[in-house]
Amino acid sequence: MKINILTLFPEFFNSFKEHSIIKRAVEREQVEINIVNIRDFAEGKHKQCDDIPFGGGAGMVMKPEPLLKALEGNKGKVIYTSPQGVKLNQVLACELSTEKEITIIAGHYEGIDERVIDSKVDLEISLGDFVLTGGELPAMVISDAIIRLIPGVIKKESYENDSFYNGLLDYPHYTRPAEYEGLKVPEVLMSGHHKNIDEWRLKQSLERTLKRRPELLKGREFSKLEKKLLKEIKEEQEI
Ligand SMILES: NC(=O)c1ccc(NCc2ccccc2N2CCOCC2)nc1
Repeated sequence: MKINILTLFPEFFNSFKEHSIIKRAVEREQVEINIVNIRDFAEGKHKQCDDIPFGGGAGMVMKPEPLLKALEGNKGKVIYTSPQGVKLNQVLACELSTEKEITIIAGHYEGIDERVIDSKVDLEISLGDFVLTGGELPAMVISDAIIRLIPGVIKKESYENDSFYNGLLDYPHYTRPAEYEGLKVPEVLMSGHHKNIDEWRLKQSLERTLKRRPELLKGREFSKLEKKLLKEIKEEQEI
């Protein structure tokens, strides 16, 4: 997969490509990350990329010409990160991880000229209902969520139990020491009894999801085992 990120602050992405799973995916050529400086496509001596808004009001708007020039040629699926977008979630990240090429426009100032969105943007994505100084962090988060799902980037087993992968929140994790300042690790995890361990983990995921994010369970199909565990959870809560 090729991911192009259009930004006014290319250096912002240096460390993103230099760490852990993303770095390894780039080295393995599972993904090519191409950071594009929008200013390279601006005309004139000052290479102006923003200008005052028609209609007045505070702030500046990113000019259409540099962006449209940077978007010339097939750039795959064009994404714009903004508070007006559809919420990012694991299903959307999964869908996007099958694209051959993705171009993400990281907006700045009050946003970009609407004509760029109308003519070139395929999908506007928001991280959630909050305001950030620029679209760079959302571009990084969206890229990270997608890259880790590209087949081969991480072992299948490790994301199969990811939060949201099975539509549930993750179960609790423990590691050595077995006891720390009087705090113990649940016995079942030391039993070596993998069927019991898997069942305990699934029950923990169901319990946490029911307690913290009950809306995630709405409309979800439950296996026979999940139904049994949910019944146990509800009975335990009644006592
Ligand atoms: N929720 C999100 O995904 C998210 C994304 C971007 C973002 N900011 C960059 C931005 C991009 C586009 C339009 C406006 C803006 N903003 C500029 C600063 O002023 C507010 C609006 N903020 C939050």
